[in-house]
Amino acid sequence: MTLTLPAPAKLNLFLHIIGRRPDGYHELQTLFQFLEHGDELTFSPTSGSRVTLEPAIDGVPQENNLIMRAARLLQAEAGRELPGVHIHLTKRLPMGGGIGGGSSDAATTLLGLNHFWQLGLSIDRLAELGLQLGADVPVFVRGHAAFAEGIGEKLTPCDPPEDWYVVIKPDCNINTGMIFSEEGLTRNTPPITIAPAFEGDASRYRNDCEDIVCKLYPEVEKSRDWLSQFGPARLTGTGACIFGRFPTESKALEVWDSRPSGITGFVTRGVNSSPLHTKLTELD
Ligand SMILES: C[C@@](CO)(OP(=O)(O)O)[C@H](O)COP(=O)(O)OP(=O)(O)OC[C@H]1O[C@@H](n2ccc(N)nc2=O)[C@H](O)[C@@H]1O
Ligand SMILES: Nc1ncnc2c1ncn2[C@@H]1O[C@H](COP(=O)(O)OP(=O)(O)O)[C@@H](O)[C@H]1O
Repeated sequence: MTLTLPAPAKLNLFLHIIGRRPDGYHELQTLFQFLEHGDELTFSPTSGSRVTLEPAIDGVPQENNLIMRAARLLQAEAGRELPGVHIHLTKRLPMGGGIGGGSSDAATTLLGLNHFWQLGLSIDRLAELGLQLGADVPVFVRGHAAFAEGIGEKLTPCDPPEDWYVVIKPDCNINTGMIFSEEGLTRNTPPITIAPAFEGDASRYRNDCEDIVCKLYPEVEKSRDWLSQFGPARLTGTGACIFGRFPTESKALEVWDSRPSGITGFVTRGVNSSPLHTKLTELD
């Protein structure tokens, strides 16, 4: 049976860098919330035992695509030949935007194929497998907005307000590794504690990558300056996307409609339960 599942985007409502591990990775404290806007994956049975994916993403070799890598991990985990599947990807999320499209595609593949192949793997195991693909994959596997620590694998579920967002994608691609290797990056923000199930306003906290990213990419700074006329505007992840938060859809659309020409992005709602998990629950 054909299975169609969402791969939602995420925002980092704030992102603090509190230190650096001996292996060079940075220790973070960040708040993840999902967005209703996202990619979509369709899994269809095929004869044989191959996994195929279409369309390919320009510049990403098929076997490097996080969707194929997630499928390979599950095949290895099962340790036996599994039925053939064709995966169709509807790509809506801009790449390298800090909104987690690749990580979310990977998580949707892990949960989708676990269901499709009836592997019965637990969410804990799928989150462990996901971490091998990227630091942001576990939160998409677990499916609840969360305060993340470590490199993103220690998760405490949270319930920030489910506001509306204007998300702008400046016309540049930012390499995460390059930002983390910048000399001037703030790496010593004091750790904070937030109450479990935090429901407060995240905009009093900042994104430690934002100043460096705005300095290196004037188009990001320009987007932030324009959006900040209407309220706090912030970078997500290591960029390039900038988001502003609004209490209603109509207010967000009013701001979006007033954008100067040449600005691309979208308006969407923040949600604390992942649309992926909502869809999977409906199938059970
Ligand atoms: C910082 C976040 C916040 O969501 O940024 P975005 O990718 O969303 O922008 C992510 O956790 C990104 O996680 P992940 O997806 O694993 O990053 P990668 O692209 O694999 O990282 C590329 C490189 O950045 C550096 N890196 C990454 C994450 C981290 N916590 N510390 C680091 O120092 C490492 O040098 C790594 O080799
Ligand atoms: N299915 C996929 N979707 C998007 N990017 C992918 C995918 N598979 C591999 N990638 C690679 O991961 C990189 C990061 O993509 P993405 O997760 O969308 O951005 P970010 O981590 O900034 O939110 C891309 O530039 C691309 O090279």
